[in-house]
Amino acid sequence: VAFASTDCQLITDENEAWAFVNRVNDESQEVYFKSIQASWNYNTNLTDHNSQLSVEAKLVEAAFEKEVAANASRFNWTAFQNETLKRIFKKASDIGSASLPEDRLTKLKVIESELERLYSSAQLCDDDSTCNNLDPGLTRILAESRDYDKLLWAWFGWRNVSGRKMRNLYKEFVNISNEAARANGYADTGEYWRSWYDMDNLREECQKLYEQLKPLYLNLHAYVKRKLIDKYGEDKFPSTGQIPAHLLGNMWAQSWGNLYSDLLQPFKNKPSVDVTEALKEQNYTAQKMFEVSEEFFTSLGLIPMPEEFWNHSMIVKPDDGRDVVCHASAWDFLNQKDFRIKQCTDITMSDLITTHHEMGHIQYYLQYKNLPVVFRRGANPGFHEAVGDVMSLSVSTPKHLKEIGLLEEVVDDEESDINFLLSQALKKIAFLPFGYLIDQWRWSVFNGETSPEDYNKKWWDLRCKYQGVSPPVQRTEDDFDPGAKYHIPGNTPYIRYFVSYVIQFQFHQALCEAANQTGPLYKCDIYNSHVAGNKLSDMLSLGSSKPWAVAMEKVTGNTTMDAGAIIEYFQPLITWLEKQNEGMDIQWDEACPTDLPVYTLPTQSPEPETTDPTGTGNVVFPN
Ligand SMILES: C[C@H](N[C@H](C(=O)O)[C@@H]1CCCN1C(=O)[C@@H](N)CC(=O)O)C(=O)N1CCC[C@H]1C(=O)O
Ligand SMILES: [Zn+2]
Repeated sequence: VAFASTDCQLITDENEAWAFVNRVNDESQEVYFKSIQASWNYNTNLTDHNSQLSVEAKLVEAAFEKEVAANASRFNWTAFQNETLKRIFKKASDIGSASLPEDRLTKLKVIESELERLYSSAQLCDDDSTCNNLDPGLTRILAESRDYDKLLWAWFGWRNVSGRKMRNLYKEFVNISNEAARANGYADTGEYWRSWYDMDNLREECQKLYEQLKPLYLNLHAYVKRKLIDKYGEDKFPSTGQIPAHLLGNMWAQSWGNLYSDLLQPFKNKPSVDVTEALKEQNYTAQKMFEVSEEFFTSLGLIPMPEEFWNHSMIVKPDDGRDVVCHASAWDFLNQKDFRIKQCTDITMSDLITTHHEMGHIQYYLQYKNLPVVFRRGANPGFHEAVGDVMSLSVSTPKHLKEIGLLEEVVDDEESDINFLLSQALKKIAFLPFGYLIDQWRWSVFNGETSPEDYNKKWWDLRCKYQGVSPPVQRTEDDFDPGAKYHIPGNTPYIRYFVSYVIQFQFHQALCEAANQTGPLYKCDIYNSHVAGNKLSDMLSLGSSKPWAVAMEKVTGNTTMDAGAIIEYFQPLITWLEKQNEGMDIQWDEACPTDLPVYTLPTQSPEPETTDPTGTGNVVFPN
């Protein structure tokens, strides 16, 4: 029976609506569990068979969501008195790609599955057939090598075997994704993604935050560029002022912490704050790193990892030849029992931080696991990204690292503080323009401003303008460099990380106050503070049941995103960098360099390099 469109046919009884919601909630747990389990099986064993099962399970999930939305539309829910009930109906009605006809949805899910596999199984092989995946091989080269040509080989090679193969698939993905967005009343996928922030000015707010933090980024960029010029020579740097993208210790130049110990540490004769060596000396395992991370959360009175977590997570790369998605991720199976991390853990400080990041997601899942399924999300996606990083802001302090035995001694003086703040800025400030530009690119692709012929040009325009990073060699539209970054083939929005890098300092500031930490913000460690833990869990347990301003107010007392906390944290470094850069031009051209060399990939990867036994850190080639 087709219902008449007039209101009088719609159900207005809110008790009946609650009964509907409760029934759907129980059913949805089973449907989602099956779909997520199939996705887990594919991510941990990238075979055709598992891809097919995962796509099929997603089709079942979508059919279920479509049916729920259709049934929900029989209620006059926009007129309900109960705010929570109205919010549940609103979320249950906004079903994303599930609104596509089955054949288009199948195509979309197959493309997403292929893109994920292309990225995760890509290997760079040289002619004596030694092959490197991104994890751990190419990641280690970008982190550890100080050889310009070897870095170029890995940087260029990775883009050849990953992004370059995705261009046509991605073009098709954009079209079908936009079809779904339009079917749900959004102009395009970008507008749908931005709707999760319940703001009509998210773009403007993010631009304002970026402008506020730009001076600090420019000063850091200038300091790092000078040090890199000392290392690699002026002639390797374009006259336009950017830094070549392959020299920053990371495949995407999004985090520069790997350059700290030998190239960037301001005051040498001080204990290093990069504990990678200590982790290795102490024979840390992935398991041990996870236990150290969990212990921090439980020291605040937060929820420990359940048995299923330890039994079913994948925390090391399998050595049975299986192709897996190594890019670290956290999983909520939505059955209130199964929560997992999938990570190809390397024994490095960077991966210790990532472990906390992923465990922050798990903590959020645990805190809201009894809410209706539609509320088991972050207050906004940036909140979900911030939880683990807030813990890391305490864990990475020299004081805490000493307390857990990863640092011999803590020298408490001005120079050590600058050393520490510089190492933190290489992760938190260096990231900001990167976190900001990824979705500037994607939103422009979804709304049609950037057509496929301009995919790569637009990408590098943004990289050169915002990040002050340029390609070391010529790029063309045969390349698809966005595809070389996980979140593009993985179809995970990115502005959430930019939001997180700002609000995590607001949370840190508020929790430090709650923990009666009185010193400077960058020295605060909330370890063992149940007061701070309770304040945080009061917010986490809300999930997405309230507008994010309400969640923000629960922790910080304010209701907006604000760069004041991150600026307060880095203030001593800002002063120091401004002095270092006095009288220098710290700006770069908006445009990319145009006189770049054309590079062809040598089949033999450049020679392995050894560090100079004299310990000057200069690299010498074996003779
Ligand atoms: C290493 C981390 N992996 C993501 C994350 O943990 O956010 C993974 C992959 C994409 C989403 N995801 C999840 O786990 C979600 N299921 C969590 C959730 O939404 O519940 C990552 O990509 N990071 C961390 C720093 C910046 C960024 C990067 O490395 O560029
Ligand atoms: Zn995350």
